[in-house]
Amino acid sequence: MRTADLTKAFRGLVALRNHAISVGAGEIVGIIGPNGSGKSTFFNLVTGFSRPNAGTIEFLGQSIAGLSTAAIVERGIARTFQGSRLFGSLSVRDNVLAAAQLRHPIGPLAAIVRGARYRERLAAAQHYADELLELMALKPKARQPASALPYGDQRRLEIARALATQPRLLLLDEPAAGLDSHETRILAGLIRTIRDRYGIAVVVVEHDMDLIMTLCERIQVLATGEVICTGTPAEVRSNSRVREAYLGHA
Ligand SMILES: Nc1ncnc2c1ncn2[C@@H]1O[C@H](COP(=O)(O)OP(=O)(O)OP(=O)(O)O)[C@@H](O)[C@H]1O
Repeated sequence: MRTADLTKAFRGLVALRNHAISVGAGEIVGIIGPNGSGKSTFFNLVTGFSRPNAGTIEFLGQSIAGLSTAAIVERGIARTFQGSRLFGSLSVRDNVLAAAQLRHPIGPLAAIVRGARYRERLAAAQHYADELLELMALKPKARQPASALPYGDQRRLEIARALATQPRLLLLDEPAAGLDSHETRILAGLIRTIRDRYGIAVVVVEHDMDLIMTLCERIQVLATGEVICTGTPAEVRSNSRVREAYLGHA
């Protein structure tokens, strides 16, 4: 995924200005920045929740700027949100199966006829859902309603739902918010496993610096809508503009 000159303004307020980043296959990249620096705006632009005023977004060599959210999922980009978007009354497993439908819908006719192709696709979706639940340590809770899960489990279920769409790029919006340090360490391991097993590129927006610094190979820092630094964790740590943005002095 690659952005260039990406700009988004809301009634005169420039939330993101001339943004540029390039994320390669299988890379884990972090995006950090103080509140209101444009991190969610960036995710919203890449995933089709809002349209840029200017600039380009390319994914797998094609422009995706301005496409619908559904078209972007179809191209292979999935995201999680800061707040929960689970179907509380559906079972854990059905939450994952419902998400799988977003990318590979089984048409209404196929569902009525229930031919060999329908059964094959359903079996494959169920197999993959079970694999994801196993990976996220949710298999024993597969039949419980999602609303019955403890908070940490719900956050992992949201990642499983995003993975069910079989993305090539996964965007995680504050995945560690509300988790304790033990749960955060487990989460970091899971994100690495996801990358290693499926070769998915991951972009993480997060306020938890420990997670970002230990997990990400590259980090981009935003402040008031502008990129102030992109580099390795060590480069970001020692960058004077980053210190200024966070601490108010260099
Ligand atoms: N839909 C919107 N309408 C008007 N202003 C918006 C909208 N979305 C974002 N903004 C403004 O754009 C700026 C960047 O917001 P954004 O949510 O991208 O920041 P952020 O870095 O994700 O912040 P946080 O860490 O608090 O989630 C802020 O000033 C915000 O108030």
